[in-house]
Amino acid sequence: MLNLTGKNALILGVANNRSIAWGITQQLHQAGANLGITYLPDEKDRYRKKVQDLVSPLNPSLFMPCDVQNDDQVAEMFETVKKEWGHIDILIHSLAFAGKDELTGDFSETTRSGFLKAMEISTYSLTQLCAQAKTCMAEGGSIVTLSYLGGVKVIPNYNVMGIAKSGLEMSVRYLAAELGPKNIRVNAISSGPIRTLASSAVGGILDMIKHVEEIAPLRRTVTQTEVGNTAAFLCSDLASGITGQVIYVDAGYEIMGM
Ligand SMILES: NC(=O)c1ccc[n+]([C@@H]2O[C@H](COP(=O)([O-])OP(=O)(O)OC[C@H]3O[C@@H](n4cnc5c(N)ncnc54)[C@H](O)[C@@H]3O)[C@@H](O)[C@H]2O)c1
Repeated sequence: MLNLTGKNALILGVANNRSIAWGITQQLHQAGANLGITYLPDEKDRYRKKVQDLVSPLNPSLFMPCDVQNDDQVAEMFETVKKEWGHIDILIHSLAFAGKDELTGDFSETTRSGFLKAMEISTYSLTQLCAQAKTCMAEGGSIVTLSYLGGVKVIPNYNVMGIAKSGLEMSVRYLAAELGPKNIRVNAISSGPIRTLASSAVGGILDMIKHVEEIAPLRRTVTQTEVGNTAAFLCSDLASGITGQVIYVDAGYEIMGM
């Protein structure tokens, strides 16, 4: 049985009740994990209260700001985790960003600053977090990130985010190889398209979802809960032999050629 009782799970990426990270949070909670939730702080303070109101019924033992572009904040978050928990068992990286202008039109028009920002937030942040997490996972652990088919195949308008996801999936393999001897597993879930804040920035997302509903073997796209269930599995001892993998949770869309 899937049991995460007593496991400390640090989750980055909850913005609202549509977030994939929220689906994951609920499933980790249901399996008994002790939760640490972060939110993206900003000048207008758009997320803190919203995320706090959403997650408080699950009684997270930690609730912290974390902008992965801010090294001091990342370091402070891990200091808090070490002080309060001693160690981490699970790290969920469910975050990404690219400017709206970069997610429509011609890929060759991607700006240098747009390219670098997307790569920094969406790709480098996993490596950055793993460098800290490995110091808190003396007993081993499981790290899960979120990818998309656009990192492997060309998807209209996904553009720079496809490059970011391609780099993210390769990062998973390098990190898995490095951290495996410490019994730290690193995997990605490649989710089918789901309507969220981040995906609404991708031009034509609704058409993408409609296309998946017509073509995927299950004739639908997936839910946050289904992605959450797979994340809970990957974080559990049931997945103790799995690392360095990209698991598709996409109603089977990835296997189709036509
Ligand atoms: N929604 C989809 O169709 C889909 C499909 C496959 C993969 N994904 C991936 O799932 C992950 C979660 O996205 P989502 O769709 O749930 O959207 P979302 O908007 O709910 O989540 C994105 C999160 O990224 C966070 N974020 C952005 N910049 C950050 C920064 N500098 N520091 C820390 N956090 C930051 C946001 O606060 C937000 O919580 C992303 O990696 C996304 O690419 C989404």
